[in-house]
Amino acid sequence: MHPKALLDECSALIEQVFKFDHPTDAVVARHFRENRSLGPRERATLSDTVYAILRERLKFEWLARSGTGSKWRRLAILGFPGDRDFLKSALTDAEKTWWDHCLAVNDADLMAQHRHNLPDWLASALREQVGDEFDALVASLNQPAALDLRVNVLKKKREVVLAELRQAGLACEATPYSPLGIRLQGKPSLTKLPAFVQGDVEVQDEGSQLLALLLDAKRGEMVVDFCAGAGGKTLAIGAAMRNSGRLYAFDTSGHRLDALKPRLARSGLSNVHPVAIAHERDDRIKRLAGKIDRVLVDAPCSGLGTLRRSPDLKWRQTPQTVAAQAELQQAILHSAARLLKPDGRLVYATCSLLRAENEAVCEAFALAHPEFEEVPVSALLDALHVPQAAALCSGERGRWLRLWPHRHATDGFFAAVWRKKP
Ligand SMILES: C[S@@+](CC[C@H](N)C(=O)[O-])C[C@H]1O[C@@H](n2cnc3c(N)ncnc32)[C@H](O)[C@@H]1O
Repeated sequence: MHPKALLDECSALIEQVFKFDHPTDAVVARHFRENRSLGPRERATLSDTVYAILRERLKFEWLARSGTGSKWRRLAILGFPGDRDFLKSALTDAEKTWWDHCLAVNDADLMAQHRHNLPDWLASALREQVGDEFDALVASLNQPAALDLRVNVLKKKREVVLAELRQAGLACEATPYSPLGIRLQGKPSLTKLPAFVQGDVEVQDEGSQLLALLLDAKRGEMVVDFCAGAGGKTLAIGAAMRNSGRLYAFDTSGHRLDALKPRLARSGLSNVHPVAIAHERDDRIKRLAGKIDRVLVDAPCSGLGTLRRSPDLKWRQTPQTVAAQAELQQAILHSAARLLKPDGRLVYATCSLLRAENEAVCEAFALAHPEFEEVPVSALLDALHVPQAAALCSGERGRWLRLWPHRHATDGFFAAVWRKKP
């Protein structure tokens, strides 16, 4: 495609994305569906431009105040990846001069908000939690996430898969914390990789693997994954149960549960029962009350721990959406708790960085549910042979799992664990 046409295409897509009425990945995917003639390199340029602008939105909007032409075009120029001469051939002389001026701006001279590129409410909430580590956290949120795999213990051992992947020419290493994880270098395509096609591995962030591990589901048990979605954690739990017992995968989104089906087929699991529920008080849940050994609540949340993958979330979430999520998280946790047998285990998890969706939800749950006692996560991880468990946890005696991208190179995750008193 001619550079001029490609830049126009970028501007049009950015305008769509900046309505923020749908997740960016969905807007980009729709644009590609509606413009089938776009080749792989053009698609990569479009998507890289959009994500670069979402990451550095405040800085780019500030730079774009000068210059001429539409705002979307100016943003597209600032976010455009790759060859500068290629881009320059699409620019007017005035745009070239403006762009040179923008490139000469030194990040160190920018105002704080143009360096961290976060809305004020979020910057304050994060600063309050991580203090001096704020700049390191911001930098890590702007790095692309690594591609992590989880080995399916039903099929293979990690060392065997590592050797096979290396044989296939992939650079990879064991993940530092999850005993089942493999971190790939770069972003190789997996769709034709035998280990992936045969279900020996699944894509799963190392942090997400640790959450599933915390449930510690055993052979023959009755287990519920209350917010299973497309089943990232369901698959890990089903394998931990050695394909025995019964694992219910609940979710209010039938569409997401549908995406679990091909993954289940690859995994070789037959102990998983996907159930689309209407809401957290659905009658099908009531029928299982008091019958379940372990329940994972991987709650719907702001997703602010996944900004490395979805930078649009920092612009789509607000204090109001976070408060609404916290209310829903409470309601789901309350309902899920009814499922447990005496001595059963309840795990609450989110991929949010915010206290309001994590510690605050747990503290409210503990007050309302004296029939549950908290189990410190650090000791559980030690027992599961997770290295450096204490460094993955926060609170007194390592009571909560608290993963941070800048400290642990995972997405941001939180988890708490309770035992139902006998
Ligand atoms: C964090 S995602 C789950 C991710 C999934 N566990 C995984 O590992 O891939 C949260 C899920 O909660 C679901 N959800 C939202 N409201 C719910 C409710 N009231 N009851 C159960 N699930 C709900 C959403 O559809 C979404 O799939």
